[in-house]
Amino acid sequence: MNDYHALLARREAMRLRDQLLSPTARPAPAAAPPRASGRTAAPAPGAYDGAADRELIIRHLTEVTPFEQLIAHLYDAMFERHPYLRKLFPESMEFQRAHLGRAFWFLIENLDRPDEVDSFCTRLGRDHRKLGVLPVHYQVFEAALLEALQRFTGGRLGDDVTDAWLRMIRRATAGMVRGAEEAIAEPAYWSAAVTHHQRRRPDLAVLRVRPSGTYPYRAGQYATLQTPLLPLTWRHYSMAGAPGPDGELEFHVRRTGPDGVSDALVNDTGVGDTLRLGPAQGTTVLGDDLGRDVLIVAGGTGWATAKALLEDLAARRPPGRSAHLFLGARTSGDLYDAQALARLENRCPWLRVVPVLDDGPGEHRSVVEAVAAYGDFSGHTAFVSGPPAMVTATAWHLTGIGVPADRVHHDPVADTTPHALMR
Ligand SMILES: NC(=O)C1=CN([C@@H]2O[C@H](COP(=O)(O)OP(=O)(O)OC[C@H]3O[C@@H](n4cnc5c(N)ncnc54)[C@H](O)[C@@H]3O)[C@@H](O)[C@H]2O)C=CC1
Repeated sequence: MNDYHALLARREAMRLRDQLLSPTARPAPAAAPPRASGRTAAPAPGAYDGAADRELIIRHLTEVTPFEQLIAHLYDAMFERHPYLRKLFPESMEFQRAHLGRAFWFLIENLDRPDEVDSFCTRLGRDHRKLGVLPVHYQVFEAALLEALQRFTGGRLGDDVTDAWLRMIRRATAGMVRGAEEAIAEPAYWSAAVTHHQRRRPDLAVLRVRPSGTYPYRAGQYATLQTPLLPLTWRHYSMAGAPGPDGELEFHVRRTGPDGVSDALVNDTGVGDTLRLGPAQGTTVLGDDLGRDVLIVAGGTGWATAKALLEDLAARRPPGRSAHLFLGARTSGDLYDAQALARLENRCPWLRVVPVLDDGPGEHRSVVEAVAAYGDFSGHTAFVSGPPAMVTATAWHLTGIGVPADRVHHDPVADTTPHALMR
């Protein structure tokens, strides 16, 4: 029976993918709201020109931002038309809205880099299987987006801009459908038993978990975790280490407020508990070409990503290559993984670690200012992880000194205009 449903889902996915990729595709008639001009959306035929769409969307960004409002309209439209979908989402939509906002920024920023968009979206589609998302939901989403664009702009957004948005979303959903389809043989999520739980600070815990089966990932990637205390709610955390022989994963979790997943993981989780683990995502990985020196800039629990990248680098570094790590923390007491850092430093003579403390001696310098003052990193490949504003400021600085944007790697950031939008 399960095979039958898998087959049906696969057929539906293929049908939808063909429809989405067809240059003359139309939105599902039942779901498509009327457009300002009264016509339904019809992306222009011909090869997809992501760079042109990127430019058009950016030129009209002020009409559709802040995204929080656009996205609020989008979910309103979706739940008004399809109330049953509400139960797929947690009670609070706050995180969901921020997550979608991040995805919008990422797509717009990278629209002229189809490979980047495709790999982001296929991973996202693979990840969304754990939420019970079906191909038909993407059509519903597209219709809701069109309606939101119309509601939010009072129908004043030009058809050319709306079409550019539509093409962008179709490109993304085609990638997501493809990702879900390619992952049909793997679990939608893994059970993961907690094998270690240590509070390193009142608000921070280091956890180790053992997934129920082989869990494929690359150093620098992140995954979503769900605790049985908060069903339907998933949060992202980086695997704080390269894949190891015991198959265990380490996560660094800081509680940012009451009643959330991080709070439950820090305060109400212990050895023997079982979590759910979504598939690995993210493109902040070293890649195969290690032909340049590496700069890693991390802040707070962004250290988790840096730790994984450094372990990977230690295993694969070509002779002669060096790495710099700038690690920002508010106080020396906030350096919660100092022993692991010291071990790495001892083991890796090619690694230079520069801690940057907010309360350090002398005039206060931010991590970004410390990087800027240290030396010339324009020939490096850079990896940045930490608070969104820190990531954006660092990426701005690095592209400003001439590091090409495709050599500045970081996960999508929320709440700030991505630096590359100003390219
Ligand atoms: N837990 C995980 O696996 C991962 C977490 N992250 C993200 O890393 C961040 C870590 O947050 P916390 O540990 O609370 O860090 P934090 O707030 O303690 O700050 C750490 C460092 O970042 C700097 N910083 C903070 N805000 C800044 C700003 N607006 N501009 C410039 N620099 C700033 C601080 O000066 C400090 O040096 C979170 O946003 C989290 O989502 C990123 C990757 C992995």
